[in-house]
Amino acid sequence: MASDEREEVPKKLEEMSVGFIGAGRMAQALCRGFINTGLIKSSSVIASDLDSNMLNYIGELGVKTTKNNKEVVQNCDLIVIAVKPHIVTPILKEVSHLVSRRNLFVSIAAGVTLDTIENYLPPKTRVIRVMPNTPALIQTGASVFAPGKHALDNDSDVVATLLSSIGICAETSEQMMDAVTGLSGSGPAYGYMAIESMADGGVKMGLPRDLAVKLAAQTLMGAAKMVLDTGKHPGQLKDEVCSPGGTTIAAVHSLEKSGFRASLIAAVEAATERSKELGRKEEEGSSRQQKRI
Ligand SMILES: NC(=O)C1=CN([C@@H]2O[C@H](COP(=O)(O)OP(=O)(O)OC[C@H]3O[C@@H](n4cnc5c(N)ncnc54)[C@H](O)[C@@H]3O)[C@@H](O)[C@H]2O)C=CC1
Ligand SMILES: O=C(O)[C@@H]1CCC=N1
Repeated sequence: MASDEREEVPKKLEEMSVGFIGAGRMAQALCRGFINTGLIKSSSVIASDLDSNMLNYIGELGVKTTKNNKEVVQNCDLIVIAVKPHIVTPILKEVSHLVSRRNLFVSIAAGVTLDTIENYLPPKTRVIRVMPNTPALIQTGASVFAPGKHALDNDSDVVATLLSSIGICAETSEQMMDAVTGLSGSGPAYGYMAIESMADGGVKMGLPRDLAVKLAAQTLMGAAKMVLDTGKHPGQLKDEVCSPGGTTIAAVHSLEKSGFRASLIAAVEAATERSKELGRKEEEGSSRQQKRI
């Protein structure tokens, strides 16, 4: 342990101070989500970033802001690493000597493995890898987490409580995390593209743009809620919309001819492969680091 072994590991979420290193889009979504649910008080949060604009945005939530990442580690129990994947290891190198048993690290970086993170931190550091998504901002997130070797059961409970407050949350083994990234981490973008394209279709057929966007968004939200609330297979729900000889089956045929399903499967595959690639890059750096130690 780099510093005080005697320091107590905090047990209750409400007693914990929470830090964000990197105060960009995903940190803002999580931070706003956590504060809105009341699980975290803004006065218990510190966020660091190099960019003053980002600090101003997150500061609007009433959290303390700083340009000094070390301040976050020194003052927070739970630290969310929310920088781009290639910045994760430089940050860990920068703060590692300040890490104590008090700190729980939660990384949301795509691809970056628990091994890589643990290698840059003092032995036995508690780490949890999380893949959230931006709808966390409106408490409709989908998050998955995988605990590291030294994470305590209590750490998983704390993270599960936080993530469940901003949407659905599941624990999984780390090997699933790249596929999770390809599906739900990146997935909101596919949904936005679908909404935009359906709205374009409506506009092409004569609808005003604002009505077309609203109808497309509400329709996808309704379809998503039907899947979650009824528990029915999506194929069955699709069949229930298709009247024999009707409009929907004509559209379904058109979608199949243009490879709609294959496109989405390939999209999830491409994002998963990219997540793996990002992880490998950081892992190579981490093995070089280990050889030097
Ligand atoms: N945007 C998304 O939908 C999701 C993003 N993620 C992950 O979250 C992480 C952050 O992504 P975004 O929020 O989208 O990126 P972002 O670019 O909006 O935020 C990253 C922030 O880190 C700051 N930063 C850069 N170098 C820094 C340093 N040395 N010290 C402190 N701050 C520094 C940047 O100024 C920026 O504000 C990434 O690793 C990404 O893989 C995970 C799930 C979803
Ligand atoms: O595009 C990215 O790399 C990040 C990870 C998941 C969503 N956004």
